[in-house]
Formats: sequence, structure tokens, C-alpha cells
Amino acid sequence: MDNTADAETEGALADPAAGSTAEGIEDVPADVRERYAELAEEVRGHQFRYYVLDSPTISDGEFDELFTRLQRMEDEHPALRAPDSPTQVVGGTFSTEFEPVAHLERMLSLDNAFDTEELQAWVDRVEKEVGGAAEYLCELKIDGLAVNLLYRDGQLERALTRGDGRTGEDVTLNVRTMRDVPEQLTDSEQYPVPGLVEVRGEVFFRVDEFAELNASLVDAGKAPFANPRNAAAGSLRQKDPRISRTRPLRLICHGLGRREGFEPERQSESYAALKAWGLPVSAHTTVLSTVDQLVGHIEHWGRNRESAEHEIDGIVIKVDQVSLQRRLGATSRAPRWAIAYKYPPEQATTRLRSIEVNVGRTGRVTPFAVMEPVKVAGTTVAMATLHNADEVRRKGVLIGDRVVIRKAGEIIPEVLGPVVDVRTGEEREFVMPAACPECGTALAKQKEGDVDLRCPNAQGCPGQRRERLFYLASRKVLDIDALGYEGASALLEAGVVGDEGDLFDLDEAKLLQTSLYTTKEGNLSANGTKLLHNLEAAKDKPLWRVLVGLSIRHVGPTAAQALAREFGSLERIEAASEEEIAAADGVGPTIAGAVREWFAVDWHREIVRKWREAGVRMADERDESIPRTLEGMSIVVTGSLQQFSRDEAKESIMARGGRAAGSVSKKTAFVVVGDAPGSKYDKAMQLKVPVLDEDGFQVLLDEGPDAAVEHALPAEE
Ligand SMILES: NC(=O)c1ccc[n+]([C@@H]2O[C@H](COP(=O)([O-])OP(=O)(O)OC[C@H]3O[C@@H](n4cnc5c(N)ncnc54)[C@H](O)[C@@H]3O)[C@@H](O)[C@H]2O)c1
Ligand SMILES: [Zn+2]
Repeated sequence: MDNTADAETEGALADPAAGSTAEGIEDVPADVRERYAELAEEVRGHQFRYYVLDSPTISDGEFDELFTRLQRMEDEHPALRAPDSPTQVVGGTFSTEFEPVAHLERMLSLDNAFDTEELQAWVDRVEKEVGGAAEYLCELKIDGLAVNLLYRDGQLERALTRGDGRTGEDVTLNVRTMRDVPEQLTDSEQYPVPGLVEVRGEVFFRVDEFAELNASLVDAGKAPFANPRNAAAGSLRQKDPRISRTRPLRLICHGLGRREGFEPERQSESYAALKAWGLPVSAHTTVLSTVDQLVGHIEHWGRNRESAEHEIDGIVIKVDQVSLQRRLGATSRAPRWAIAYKYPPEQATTRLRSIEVNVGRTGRVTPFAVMEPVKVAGTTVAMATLHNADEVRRKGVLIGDRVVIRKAGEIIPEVLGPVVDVRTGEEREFVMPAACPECGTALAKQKEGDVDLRCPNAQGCPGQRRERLFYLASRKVLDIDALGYEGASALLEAGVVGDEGDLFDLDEAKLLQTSLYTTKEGNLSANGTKLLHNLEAAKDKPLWRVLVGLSIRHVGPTAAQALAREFGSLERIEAASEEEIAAADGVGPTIAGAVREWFAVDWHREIVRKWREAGVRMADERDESIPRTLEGMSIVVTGSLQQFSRDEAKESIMARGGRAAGSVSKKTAFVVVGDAPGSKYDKAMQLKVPVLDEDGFQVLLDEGPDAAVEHALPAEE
């Protein structure tokens, strides 16, 4: 069903307004013809690199732009549109490395829609053609490579790549090594195995397994792949199937070709049959009927592209009724009954100019990529973290390389891999510096076996001091809004703050020594006034925030809350033994060790002393008027609430003795959901943890857990 028989499709070629009308090829201006020919050649060259060599040199987004330009030129001058134009044929071809074998039924490409208008136009065309409404099966568009599996009497006979759509490459031996591909189909009562069936599907590489693959290739002295799609194609199309065997290739089926003895009425029904036969199908397919629903579905997955195990480059929408598919037919390149809604590309290629290092608040020195700025997913990306020296090596990137970068939604940009084929020989390997770029101290690993190098000069290193100040000022710690990165730098540079210990001693006179907090007239600026206010407010924050602000290793918000709950004051934490700390609920030996180590350092205790003297509260007074109704309970808040900020919600949980947890487990007592809750909500439903909306949360706070259970949202079936 991936396509219709040849006989039905041939006529389609004649239908673009080609040649016959106004302009003949000789009427097209010579320079246009020349530019067109060049562009077509360029497109073919990239197709060859992509389909045959499995090593493209440009990103898909860049390729799609070239392709669209070609289409536009043809739209303007239809005479240019020859039957063998890249816009008229299935993109691939086949390599002589493999035996060419004809498909029983052609494998087509898909037409694209890039926005709602194009989708609407497609739906209108479909519904006009079939004379009424249709139903639409929506699937994730998996970014992998297509294969065609031929089963005869339920036995896998051969497997082909798409090739040029008529003839594919015989990759049977390679496909046989894939765990997802059954050698023998399972008979089912509802769906007896047909005498013959061509099954179409996508072979892909899981995103998480891709990084592992590149690391092992680099270890073996081989070239890494630029992205998961190339890794899939390159791993399947191996001359030696033993190599394919070592690669964790996956399959998801998404169509049928020729079949004998099986006539599904719907595309969705054919998936039920594939599943019954033991073939992998996607869990994310759904049948919808209006454009609004389609758009909603597309938007949903646009926001959640990350949650699939494979890369998604769009949503494929197919008319579900097979009778209507037949009526719609296909062009020479693509079925008319399906369309791929393409998302904005998440990947782009750019030059890796250099790799620099940055010192973090805990002294960790992390390399980061400095790239020629490039637009991806709506933002310009010029930097990406590379985590540590080992990671740089595992990715196999060299300074000067053209690299593929990925920026997905809210996720921070990442370097996927190098485009090895365009190396000039000028590229250089990254060498981790031996000394701190900020203070020159020799870098060291803290413990044997650490992957990270650190600057041991925690007290004196200007980089670390700046990062610590910046961190403790952040909203999720002490919320000192007027002290940003610039502020931290200015205070340190002017010498009015030596380290964070001096922060709460700041006053107007000291701030006037910095230009940042001073007006041209020499008065305290509005920002300076705000800083003093912020500092006053910060002195009265709950203990856990103060703890986080001290930059003790391993003590983030969760550990700090546990410590605050157990001990109630910094004094008591300081006095506690390692065993006592480790015994606290939610605190383990690692945290306990880190806390003790931290207090063992003189200048750390000095910070505490100075803060205390400056009036920082450092103890939680239990509000005895609030009953401890949530004692020992773990409660997760997700999504945004109307009446509470995230922190207010957490603090009201803690004030009642509960724990504000970050992830849902069987031990979670309640999950509170606001708008746009995300995966924690699903998890709660799965684990049957009671879910409260905001009203239910208010009941929990006012009346306690028993009353709140009555308000839990009904479980979904
Ligand atoms: N970077 C480059 O140099 C380069 C060169 C050529 C092509 N490309 C890329 O390849 C793509 C075009 O290739 P194409 O002709 O294969 O078209 P396509 O990828 O846009 O669509 C057709 C293919 O989608 C696949 N597919 C994935 N999920 C599917 C599903 N659920 N149902 C049906 N089919 C599904 C099928 O394999 C099918 O053959 C574009 O993304 C283009 O950017 C890139
Ligand atoms: Zn340093």
C-alpha cells in the first residue's frame, strides 16, 4: 500500500502542465537553463552522496532548500521539468556493491507539506478527488532508510533497499542479522499469513545508541558517522553482513507493497496484521478526520520530538481507506494519498572553529565548541558544550571540521558528529589544556577514575568565584535578580567582593566603587538599589536555598531540602557527624561525605561565619501554626499552576513536612498537575499514583491527604 501498481501511475507524468503549452525549452532564457542544469546536478550529487555513499555533506534542511529551489524554477518554467528531473523521480539509486533486484511493486517517496496551508490544500485536493470526507492515519516520520521485505508463505525471502524505487539493492544477508526482523511470520486466526507479501518499513538507529556507535568507531580508529540516519544507512549497507550484525539496527514497518491473499480495507488494519505476524509497528499511530485535529497532532509531536526513540523529521499522513487510496493513485514520485508534514530541521552543518574550555562553579573544566553561527530550529547557534575531553574524543570531531549540530526544541544544542568526507587535512585534534584558563593552576582529576578535570584553586580562581556568585544569585537559589553574570564580574573586578562570603556586606558605598551599579552622576543606579533590596530579601530565604547557594558538591535542591527538613539549621548540619547526615531520609553517603568535606575547609566556614554575621537567617523556623499533615510524603508538582509559583508550591509542601520530589515513582504520594504537565502525568497514570489538579492540591494543603484522595482525577483506561 506504500504505492500503487505501475500501470496506474504512469499516466501521472503527463499531468504537470509540462511542455505542451506556452513555453518550449528553447524559450527558456539560456542563463536560466544553465542555472537550472547546475542546480539539478548539484541536487543529484547530494542524492548520490546520501543514498549511495551514506555520507552526505550538507544537512537535510539545506538539501530540502536546494530541492525546493529546483521545484520553483520548474514551476516558473514548466518546460524545464524533464521526466528524469529529481523532482519527478524517486531520489535514490543503487550501488554496484549490491545485487540489483526489482521490487514487485514500486517504492515511492512522499510529497511534503511545510505549513498548515499546504496541508489544507492537500486535504482539499484529496476530498475533492474522492468526493467527500476521508479518514487520515497519522504516523511519525522516522528518519531512517526504507527497506522492502519480501515474505513468501511467511518466510523471509529477501530484503531490498528502496534504490530508485523500481530496483533496490539486495541487503537480505544484512537484514537477516536484525533482531526486529522475523525470519518466519506468525500465523494468527484473524490474520492468516498470506502467500506473498512485501512489507515496507524504516530501518533506523536509536538516538542514544548512536553516540555509543561513534565512540566505538573512534576507538577502532574508524571514521564516525555524522548523524543517526547516516549511521543506520551505513550500517545496513555493509558489504560484510557481520558488521551489520554488530550494529543495533531497529525496524518499524509502515506499509505494504504487493500482496497475495490479504486485502485490508484500511491502512491501519494492515498494521494490526503486521503486528499479529510478529513485525514491529509504531505505537504512535492514530486515525483523525479533520484538518484541525491533524494540526493539533502535528503540533503535539512538534513539541515532543524528543520523546520518540528515533529521530522524527515530520508526520506522515495517509488516507486510511484503501479503496480511496486506489482512487487517488500516485504520481511518478509519490502517492497522492499520503503526505509528509515536515518539521523545521533540527540539524544543520557548520564549521567548528575552535574548542575552548570553561571553568564551572565547582572547578570543572569543560570544553565547548565554538562554531560559525548557524540557524537551527529558529535560533542561531554558535556554541555547544562538549562535556569533557573524553566526550570530544568519542565524538571524533577535530577543530576545523564541518560538523552536524542538533538543536531540538528546548534541548541545548549538541554536536552530533563530523562530516569526515570534506576534511582537508588541516583539521587539528583538540588537546585539553593542562592549566586553568582563568588562573593558570594545573588541572587535576579529583579522584582516580574521574572523567572531569578540575581547577583545584577553588578559593582563588576568578572563574570559579564568578560562576559561584552567578549561580547563587539565580532564581532557583537565592533569587538575587540584580546580580547577573555581569554583576558578578563587576563586583569581583572592583574588589568589593573577594568571594561569596562578602556578598551580604555590600552597601551603597561599596557599590559606588563599581561602574555597573553607579549612574553617570555618581549615584547608586536603580539596579544598585535593587541589588541591595534583593540581598535583604535573600537573607530571609529558607535554609535549603542557603545550602544550595554554598555550592557544596552534590547538594542541589533535592538534597538541600532533605538536609533542611532533617536538621532545621545550618548550625546543626555543621555539628552533625557524617553518619548522622547519611542517615537522614533522602541523603546518602556521597552527599554526607561531600557535606563533611566542605565544612572541613577553613574558608568555607568563614563564608558561613560572614553570612551569619550579616544576618542571613540559616535556620528554618517551623511554623507551628501549620499542621504537619504531609509528613514523610513525597509529592511531585508538574506543569504550571495558577495560584502558586513552582517554588511556592514546593514550599507549602515542605512547610507541612512533605517532600517536593522531582520524579514520579511508586513511592510518590501525589502528583499535582498544572497546565501542560508532560510525561510526569503519564507516568503517574501508569503507576496509578493519585493525580491532583490545582483545586485538589489546595484541598491537600488545607485538609490533608485523605480529603485530597477524594479529589484525585479519574484514572485513564
Ligand atoms: N543531506 C543530503 O545531502 C540529502 C540528500 C538527499 C536526500 N536527503 C533527505 O532525504 C529526504 C528525502 O528523501 P526521500 O525521497 O526518501 O523522501 P522522504 O524521506 O521525504 O519521504 C519518503 C520516505 O519516508 C520514509 N518514511 C519514514 N516514516 C514513514 C512512515 N511512517 N510512513 C511512510 N514512509 C515513511 C519512507 O522510507 C519513505 O521512503 C529529505 O529529508 C532530504 O532532506 C538529504
Ligand atoms: Zn582556575
